[in-house]
Amino acid sequence: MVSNIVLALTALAGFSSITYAAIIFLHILSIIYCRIHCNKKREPPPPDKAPGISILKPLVGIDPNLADNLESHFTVDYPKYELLFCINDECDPAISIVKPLMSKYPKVDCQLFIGGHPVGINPKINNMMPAYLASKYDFVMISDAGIRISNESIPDLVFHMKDNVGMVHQMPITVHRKGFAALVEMVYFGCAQARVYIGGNLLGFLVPTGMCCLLRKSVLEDGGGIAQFGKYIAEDYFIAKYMLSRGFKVAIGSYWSLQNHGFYSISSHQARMARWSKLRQAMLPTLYVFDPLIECIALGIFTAWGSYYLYHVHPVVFFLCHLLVWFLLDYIQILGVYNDKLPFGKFEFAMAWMTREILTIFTYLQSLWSPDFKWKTGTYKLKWGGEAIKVKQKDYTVLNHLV
Ligand SMILES: CCCCCCCC/C=C\CCCCCCCC(=O)N[C@@H](CO[C@@H]1OC[C@@H](O)[C@H](O)[C@H]1O)[C@H](O)/C=C/CCCCCCCCCCCCC
Ligand SMILES: O=c1ccn([C@@H]2O[C@H](COP(=O)(O)OP(=O)(O)O)[C@@H](O)[C@H]2O)c(=O)[nH]1
Repeated sequence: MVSNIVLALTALAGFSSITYAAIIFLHILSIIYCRIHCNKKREPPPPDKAPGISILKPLVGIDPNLADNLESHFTVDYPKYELLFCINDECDPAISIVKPLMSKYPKVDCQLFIGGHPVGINPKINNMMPAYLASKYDFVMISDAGIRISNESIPDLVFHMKDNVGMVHQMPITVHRKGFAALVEMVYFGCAQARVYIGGNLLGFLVPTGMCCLLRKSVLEDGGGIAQFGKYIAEDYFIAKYMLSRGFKVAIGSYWSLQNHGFYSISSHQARMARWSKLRQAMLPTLYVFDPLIECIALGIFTAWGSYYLYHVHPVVFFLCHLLVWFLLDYIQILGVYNDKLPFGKFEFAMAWMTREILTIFTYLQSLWSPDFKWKTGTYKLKWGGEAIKVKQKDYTVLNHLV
């Protein structure tokens, strides 16, 4: 009995060392790869060679940056595209932002689809359905409401869409906005997310996001179009899996997509992270273990114990050295992501970094706490494997109160 416990503890301590080595490797790999391959600006192809792009823009409600974010899609430097706005409900205030922009830019090939088409639980898919069906090009791009498109984005997506590729996705980061909450978001996307996103994709893991991605419609159509993903909330992950199952590759772009939400706070960031964590755990249950272990504090405590158990290293000394190394690696990582142009100083970074690391503990607990989660006007629950059930739906008129 005692020897079994000793054996189990030794195995657990060994597991902590292996996990630690793997994650530090991932960290260093993503830093190097980011420096070598990312932030590469590509010119748009000449008009006669540019493939047409149908940009789907699913919208719900408005925020103070929505008009700017949408306008960037009207002025983006790409020779051949159509802009398809999608709004689920006729009383959504986003209509009052889209229509004036359509009048301001009459030369842009643009349509507004109101009403959606319910093909499943995922409200983003339902919202995009009419526009997806009407899209005229084989390259369909999804650009979420919070994305401010840059001139580099579409040429980068097109560059990576080789003949054997079915989906190209860009890692999302956030643009510089005022306030501490914005800094915390910037630190999350530029450090913790970048580590797994860049490193994971490089090692061949499927880590996509549907916030800004380019899809090959002809391949989607073979399996029933985007409607087939309506039963999941994490449609991005299942689209990527589908592309692989059809023999097409999923590629990561070498430029970023820029999130520029107008409403942001620590608590909304926290709720979003917990929602994503729930999605990941339902799709890939091993992430119940690895979601916390990929983070600095949980991994540090676990490995401090493991190295004390196996090698008698003082756990406090180990933990403090670990904090310092992780902090420095994260700083180098975010410098690479933002091309050495950080809009904040080292002290601000340290404060935001520490806050974000502490928040991860609460994010994880929050993701375990309740099986339901809210997303815009709906409340959902997930089944094992990632299929979703809708628990509650608020009336769309609530969106008017967000104005
Ligand atoms: C021994 C080492 C093991 C390492 C294990 C790594 C564990 C990974 C832990 C965390 C992963 C963080 C991933 C960051 C990016 C994902 C962000 C995310 O969760 N997005 C989900 C939600 O997106 C929105 O959902 C609604 C949708 O409508 C919107 O359009 C979306 O933007 C998204 O659905 C999930 C995507 C896939 C996540 C897969 C994670 C797999 C991680 C495996 C990484 C393995 C690295 C291996 C290193 C050795
Ligand atoms: O009920 C919904 C919820 C979301 N969306 C759209 O889905 C995209 C992603 O939504 P959000 O930014 O809330 O997702 P997150 O990135 O936080 O997961 C955005 O374009 C939303 O407008 C939608 O069309 N209907």
